[in-house]
Amino acid sequence: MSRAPAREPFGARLRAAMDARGPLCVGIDPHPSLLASWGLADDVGGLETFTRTVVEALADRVAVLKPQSAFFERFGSRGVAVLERAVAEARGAGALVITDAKRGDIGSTMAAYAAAYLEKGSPLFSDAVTVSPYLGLGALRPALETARDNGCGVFVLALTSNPEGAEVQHARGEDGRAVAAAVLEQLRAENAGAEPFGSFGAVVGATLGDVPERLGAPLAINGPLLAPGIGAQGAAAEDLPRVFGTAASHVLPSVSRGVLRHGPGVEALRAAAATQAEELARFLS
Ligand SMILES: O=c1ccn([C@@H]2O[C@H](COP(=O)(O)O)[C@@H](O)[C@H]2O)c(=O)[nH]1
Repeated sequence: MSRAPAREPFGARLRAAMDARGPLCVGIDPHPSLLASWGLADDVGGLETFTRTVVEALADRVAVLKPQSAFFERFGSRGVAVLERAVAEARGAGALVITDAKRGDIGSTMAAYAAAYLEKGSPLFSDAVTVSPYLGLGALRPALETARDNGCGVFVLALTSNPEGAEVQHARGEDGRAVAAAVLEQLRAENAGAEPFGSFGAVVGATLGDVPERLGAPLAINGPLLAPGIGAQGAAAEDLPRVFGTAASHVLPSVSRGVLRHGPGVEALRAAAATQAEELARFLS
């Protein structure tokens, strides 16, 4: 017997947040170089101050915050505790939180990752998590099911923003389809019939130019397309129409260093995020 989701699905909550606050996800990536430029020590105290400042500045105004787990994990359990507080505080202030952890494993272990990020009551409970499909799409099933049961979302790596991703993601299987096209097709099936769109998204880099079109990997999956790569990785708002075409209205652009470098002032962070959101919305409408 399938269980009813406990609350509104993630896809519906994300659509409402993007409509109300604009299509912008700001990444919380406390790089050592950013801690230094903010005048903070490269230790747990610096991490905590950096993270609190970003949450205070932006959680009540941007649609989504996306903490990058790696930068918290690097400080061990005390860093993860900072991440736990940030996720809870950002959600409490009204932002949706996608924890960027890129987890992926055999199904039975995937179930434990799903419990960590997508099960209510877990210390890292987030609105959505990023996952890697390279142990097979079927191995992600526990994450999709836990997400559905808890009104959460999952973002699957499809066409990543870094140039190295191509050797795996553009490879063709026996049926001639690119690996990325197979990932997108599976997500399309998971999101079929969902309104306003589904809770299962793809990660598609804003840096890709016409790659999706050339690969024959249609981006219309009736779900959100998380698009990192704007700013520090070289993509700009005006590149989005070329990459996403008619799927533009489903794009959630993600910017980390491009906003964070304006800190440590709260007002400067807010101004940078507002400018980005305005610019991105212009190219996505
Ligand atoms: O394809 C991908 C998937 C994830 N990321 C992550 O997004 C941010 C990008 O940071 P910027 O400072 O805006 O470049 C980072 O956490 C990556 O791990 C990505 O860049 N590309």
